[in-house]
Amino acid sequence: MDRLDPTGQLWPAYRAYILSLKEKVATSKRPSNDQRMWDTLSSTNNESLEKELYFGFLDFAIKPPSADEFSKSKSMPVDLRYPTEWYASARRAQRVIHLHVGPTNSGKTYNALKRLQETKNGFYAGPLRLLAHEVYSRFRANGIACDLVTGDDVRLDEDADTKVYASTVEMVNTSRHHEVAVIDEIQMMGSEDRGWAWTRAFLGANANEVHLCGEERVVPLIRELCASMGDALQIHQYKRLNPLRCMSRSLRGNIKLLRKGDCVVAFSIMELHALRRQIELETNRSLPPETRAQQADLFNDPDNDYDFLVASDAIGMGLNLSVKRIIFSSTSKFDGTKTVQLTIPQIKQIAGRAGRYRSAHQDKNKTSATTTDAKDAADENVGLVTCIDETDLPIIRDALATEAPPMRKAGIVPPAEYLQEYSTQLPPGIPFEYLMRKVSHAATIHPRFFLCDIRDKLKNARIVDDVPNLTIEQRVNITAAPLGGRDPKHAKCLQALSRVIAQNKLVTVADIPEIPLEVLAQEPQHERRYLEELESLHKCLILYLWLSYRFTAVLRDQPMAAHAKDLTEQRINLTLRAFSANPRLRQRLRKIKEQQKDFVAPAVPEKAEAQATAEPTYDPERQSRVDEKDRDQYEDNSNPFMLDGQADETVEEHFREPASMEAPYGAEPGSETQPDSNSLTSKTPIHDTLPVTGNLDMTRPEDPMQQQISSAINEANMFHARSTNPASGLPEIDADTHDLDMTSGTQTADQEPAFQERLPPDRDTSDEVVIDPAEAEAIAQIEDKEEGVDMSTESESGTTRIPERNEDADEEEVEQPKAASGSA
Ligand SMILES: Nc1ncnc2c1ncn2[C@@H]1O[C@H](COP(=O)(O)OP(=O)(O)OP(=O)(O)O)[C@@H](O)[C@H]1O
Repeated sequence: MDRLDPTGQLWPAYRAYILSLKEKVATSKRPSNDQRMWDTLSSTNNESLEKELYFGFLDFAIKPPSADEFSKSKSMPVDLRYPTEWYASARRAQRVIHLHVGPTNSGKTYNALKRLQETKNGFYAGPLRLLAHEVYSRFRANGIACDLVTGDDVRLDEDADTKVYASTVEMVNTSRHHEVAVIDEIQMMGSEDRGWAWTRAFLGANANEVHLCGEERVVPLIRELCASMGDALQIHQYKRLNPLRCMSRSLRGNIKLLRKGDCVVAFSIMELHALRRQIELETNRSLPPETRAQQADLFNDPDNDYDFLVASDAIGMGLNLSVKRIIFSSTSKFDGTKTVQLTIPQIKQIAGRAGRYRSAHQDKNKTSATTTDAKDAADENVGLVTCIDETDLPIIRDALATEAPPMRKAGIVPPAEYLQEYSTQLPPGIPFEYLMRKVSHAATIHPRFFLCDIRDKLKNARIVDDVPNLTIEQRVNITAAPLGGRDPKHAKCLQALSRVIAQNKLVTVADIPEIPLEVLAQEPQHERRYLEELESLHKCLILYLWLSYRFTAVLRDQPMAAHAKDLTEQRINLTLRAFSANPRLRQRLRKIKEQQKDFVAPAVPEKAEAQATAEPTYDPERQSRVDEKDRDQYEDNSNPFMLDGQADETVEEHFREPASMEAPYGAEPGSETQPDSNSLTSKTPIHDTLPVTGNLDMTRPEDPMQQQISSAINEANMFHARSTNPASGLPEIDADTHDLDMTSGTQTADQEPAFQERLPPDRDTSDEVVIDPAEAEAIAQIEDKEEGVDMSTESESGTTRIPERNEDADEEEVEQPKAASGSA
């Protein structure tokens, strides 16, 4: 502060300015920084008031006041108008863009992947880990060497010449040249949070052929972007392979009307599990604790023992399932701040999972089917769509019959270089959060693009702002780490891991006391507190794994972390089963939903599209006003800023090829990143799909890794206990901060190449299920009243009983001409 105010004169001037703000705003004729500051301060809670005043002072001091200076933007310009120019290699390539468009289940991805399979050189990029995994497994089953690259899981094929990888879209390597690139669900370029990843993959894919698969509404935007990049464009239009129909009736709340092959889609964790349990109770089914990838695969097996699938809405992102009928549990969902109506594209994408032409299981197991055979089968495979409650049916019917408006804008984030450059113009020691906010406010953007939401990044930036000695580049990566939620334990874990990174010291998972591994040593309990502890541990382990792929020199304990994550997922599933064994919970949730119906925000296309019609050009002033009015002062604003994480130039390290000109950080090929694949068993998100079957096996066979973890925990506990004794010779921990001093007895990582720090941010928020506070509150109340859950209601029966076919829910009830076939 002294550095900013060496003469001590700015503070009094700033104080006077703040005190006069109210008056200034009242007399001001046009919106100005005065107004912005006033709005910010008026709505800031005490907690963040100090920070707002501090940031306000930074603005004031960095550019000292002159006449009417507050009415002008004080930001240095950040020119983001030409994202197509950020990817030099792609611009040099002679690209042909193949745009595969059509409704769901029309074979778009199938045909694009066929090209990739032919060339054996390129990548598939999809929205979900599960999809990347599906392609990875399918290719390997077909004898094609393939790597898997997702944010917290990298598996490299033994064949060092592997030229194919399946990844989540955030992990696309734009510096390496390929024959074929396949980018799935391209309409997600319009996603408020993750749109930047699709835009980057599309603009930056360094390939001769780029295959984009998605909805028809992207055509005008892609056409325009291709023209601006000089790429040739070929559009391939598809029709649904089998019909999709909306039924004329819902289940009218009667879960007993479910039939084999049904998939019920829920929109929150508790609803997911309450529904599952209700189905188990009312139809005599129960669930084995399998991983979701196995579950989806098993469900797709025609000879499976599963009858129903209860899934989160993540299945809408292109998951291939053998589902005869999709049943919406609701047509609204909690978006993190409020309950909103599902959009038309969302409803269509979810509904489109019904009546899949051919599932991933069949592909993986190479069940032969000619196109003619398959067409015959398709006639019997009409997809049906309905919902649990009658009130949702008209909404679904209308959505299926409506064309979504064309997409107008693609999401972007400023590349890290912009942050670096901007930071050089500010005095040293300026908080990173302030830097991010300044860059976003200063950005100018082309009308065909919008800045993605950076609330989570700002939150991370704030958490690690006090961690000393982190470079801007390290902060960029850390701010992109998946944290989620507001649990202070996760914030502490992120701080601890960031300190380790800043100190460049090698540590194991058990060395970080903020990763609460101890919970795995406890006997499983069916209590809310225990569940929360498990979920907390799970998030910490995901965080560790995610960071471990970017800071390999320091965080090298991937096998242990992955296995602990696996165990945690099993415990969570067991505990959630107990939680959902409560029919009253579902009833209560339903009531809440009914009450909320009155307050549901109207269905709008993605925010970007709304912006497209409302606001053709970017207005930093307006944007910042919107941002600052939002809740928690910047905590959850739509302040658009996030770094590309040098991503396009730096993913080289995943792969074995030497660094190219465009990957100047070229380190050793990615051997460091290769985890022990045997130990990485569960790579999929927790709450994707939950098949219901007749067997329940809650025990776990003896597990050597579990023993290792227990001994690691014991060791860690011992380590903590002994660390207070300097004479022990073990590394010391600061009693207050838990800072590790690893100088004694541990290997420093100085010699390790830090190349992994340059992996791109990958935050697959798609599979995160947000808990509505109203639901959480209801659940807490019910639990309080009932004090625990009776596990005796669990079905131990090993048999399944298929419910009798019910006339009410029969197929003949299909709504005929009104419901679109999904090919709309
Ligand atoms: N010609 C074909 N022969 C055999 N199987 C096919 C064929 N076309 C598509 N399929 C299978 O049909 C299913 C749906 O195809 P695909 O995933 O390509 O559809 P899509 O249009 O990309 O759907 P979505 O938009 O929902 O992702 C997949 O299981 C795929 O393997």
